[in-house]
Amino acid sequence: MAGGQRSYTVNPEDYKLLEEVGYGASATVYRAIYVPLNEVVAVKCLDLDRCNSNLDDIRKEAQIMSLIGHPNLIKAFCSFVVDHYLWVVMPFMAEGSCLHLMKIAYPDGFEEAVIGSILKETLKALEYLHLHGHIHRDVKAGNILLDTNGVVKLADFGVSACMFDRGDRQHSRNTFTGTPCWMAPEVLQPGTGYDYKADIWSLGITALELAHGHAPFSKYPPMKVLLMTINSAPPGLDYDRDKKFSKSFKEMVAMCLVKDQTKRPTAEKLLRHSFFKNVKPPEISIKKLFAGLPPLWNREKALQLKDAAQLAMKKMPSSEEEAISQSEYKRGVSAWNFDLEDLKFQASMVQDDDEIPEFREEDESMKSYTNYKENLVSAINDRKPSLKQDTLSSEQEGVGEVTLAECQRKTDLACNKLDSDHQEKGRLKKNSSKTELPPLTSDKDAVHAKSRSQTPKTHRSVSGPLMPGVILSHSASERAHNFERSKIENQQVEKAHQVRRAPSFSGPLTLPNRASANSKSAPINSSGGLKDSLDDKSVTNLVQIKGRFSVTSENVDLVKGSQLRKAASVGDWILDSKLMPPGQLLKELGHDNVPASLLMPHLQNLFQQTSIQQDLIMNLLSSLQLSEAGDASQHGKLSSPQRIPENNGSVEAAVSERERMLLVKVSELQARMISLTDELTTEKLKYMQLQQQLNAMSSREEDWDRRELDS
Ligand SMILES: Nc1ncnc2c1ncn2[C@@H]1O[C@H](COP(=O)(O)OP(=O)(O)OP(=O)(O)O)[C@@H](O)[C@H]1O
Repeated sequence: MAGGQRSYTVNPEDYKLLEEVGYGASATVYRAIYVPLNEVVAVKCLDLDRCNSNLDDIRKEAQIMSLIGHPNLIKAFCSFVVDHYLWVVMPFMAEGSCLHLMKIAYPDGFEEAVIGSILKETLKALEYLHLHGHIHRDVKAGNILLDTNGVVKLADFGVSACMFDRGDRQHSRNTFTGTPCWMAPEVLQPGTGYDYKADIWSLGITALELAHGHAPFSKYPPMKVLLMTINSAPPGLDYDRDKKFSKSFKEMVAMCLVKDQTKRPTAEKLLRHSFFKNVKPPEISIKKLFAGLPPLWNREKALQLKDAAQLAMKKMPSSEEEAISQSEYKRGVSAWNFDLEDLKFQASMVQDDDEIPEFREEDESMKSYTNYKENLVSAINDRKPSLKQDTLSSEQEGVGEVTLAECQRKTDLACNKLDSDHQEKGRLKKNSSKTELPPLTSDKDAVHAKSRSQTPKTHRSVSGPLMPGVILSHSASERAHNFERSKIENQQVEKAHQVRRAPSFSGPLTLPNRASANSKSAPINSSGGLKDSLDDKSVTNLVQIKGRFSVTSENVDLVKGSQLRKAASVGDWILDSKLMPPGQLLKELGHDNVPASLLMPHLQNLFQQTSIQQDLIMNLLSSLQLSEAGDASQHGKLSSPQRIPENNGSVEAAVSERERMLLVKVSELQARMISLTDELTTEKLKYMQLQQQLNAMSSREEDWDRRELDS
């Protein structure tokens, strides 16, 4: 593929991967040299095995990126597959993402003039995308990249969608995708459909993120974010708390964060808002942000180490907090059959207060990190000879050096502290089974074990920045030449990878079945690659990942067998076998003519909808029980011992009669639910057939668009 005037080869040997400069849910990004032109580029290595999208989505991302022709959008020069990685070659943005920058140097966010410039450039990108029929669907500070000269570019089309994909040109979609904190209410409600206005909501959230250093609700776990986004008033800039910001900025944010998508302005209209009128050019307002900062790759290393330390220092929850969050999660989990233990653990890690200003704990750790970062930066700048022995150095010219001994020591200290806390409190041990242990325990143990057993040495070994045995296997000689790193670095990188497996409370949904990361989207916690989830039980269950959600074999079994079973968290609601739907559902779903790739997303949808219906039944049941109890006490049936004889005997008899009636009602509702599910399945199958036809039309259109763009 050609990129602009220059052409880039699709031969991996032509790209010399240098330092890691970022990572996301399914990709690691490297600074690299394109050897034939001796040009610095960025190579995004997307792990196809871990990828949070199906191949079609990935192909689409690469395709869209290569067709992009806007100065505020990252364009892909070319892309090709190396082993099970997709390499996407793109311009290197030397200052990384806005989120990266906030984490390293602006933990409380940027000043208004800077935010104005960033948002204006981002809006221009959105305006272009929307005009060309695309929804970005993942607008957030982590996807807004900055170059040293102040250029702003929107990146990551991992979840972007062509609004014409369905061919209906209604500009409305019905799939779940995105990142919870940034997701519009309509996106979070399956079935309501959403359009390009979802990006405007995300832009509003991004504005708050840039203003405060974190997105609203980001201290909460994903399910809570979801519920709060749907049920609470939209977040915004507070007229008292955010005094430093202008009225027009506050108004602009409020316009983006209107729950009714039809009332949100278009990108084009928003660009005409008074807030953007006096915004300075980015080369004036943004460029100055980078003064005195170390190179991006050193910042990235520092952030990974900070994540490791932060993870190790996480406070253990009190038993009461754990109990509260457990019940909170029972509610949330019931709708999607998530891993209760995992979500419960996440919930137990947060202070569940109702205040919107988040991050009290995080602010502290961010402050201590800021001090730590300052030490680190000054150590890097000073390049003290005495530290050289413990210094990471790169083979690459111009690569800075990071002192790791200090970081190692801090991580050790943190682990020791955690150990003593852990012994003292002994709160997490609820289950003896290893798989049921809270993730932090295992992560901590792993980090701890490593920090104990591995002492930094200057000894070098031939290894690369990528995951072992992955792209490195491409060429041993190149590996030796390009990827040589010190053993210490490997240990640290390995440690950082450990950190990526930690749960994340915001950013993309960190559910056990999806490869999600983005701690950098979620300043409250350490990175969350969820590698662990995929490494263990979820991998075996994983059937397909679609957008930001995934289908597991467990889910499929549920649907196939129509064993509409609640997650363990809400009790064992298994249908009586006589209420099972006729074999029709199974037959339809297993129809030979329907390709699995088409079936899976719909099964997923079906499963979600079924689960929601189950929840409705649960709610109905609870309210029935409440009203029964109310009736009973009103009429004194159960509360007064004297009345018991009137009921022909005991309280138990009355209760069991009520139970029986309730169960009958539940059965009726379940039967209704099953027939609705059947109807839904039939509709879905029709829809799939239509979709196939429309996909064919859409690819013709894409070809046409490409030709148009080329010409
Ligand atoms: N062209 C680039 N130049 C410099 N840094 C980059 C570039 N592209 C990405 N990065 C860095 O790498 C990080 C991860 O990249 P990216 O967001 O594309 O990965 P992802 O796996 O698609 O992420 P997500 O979790 O958002 O889906 C970014 O947040 C940014 O800090």
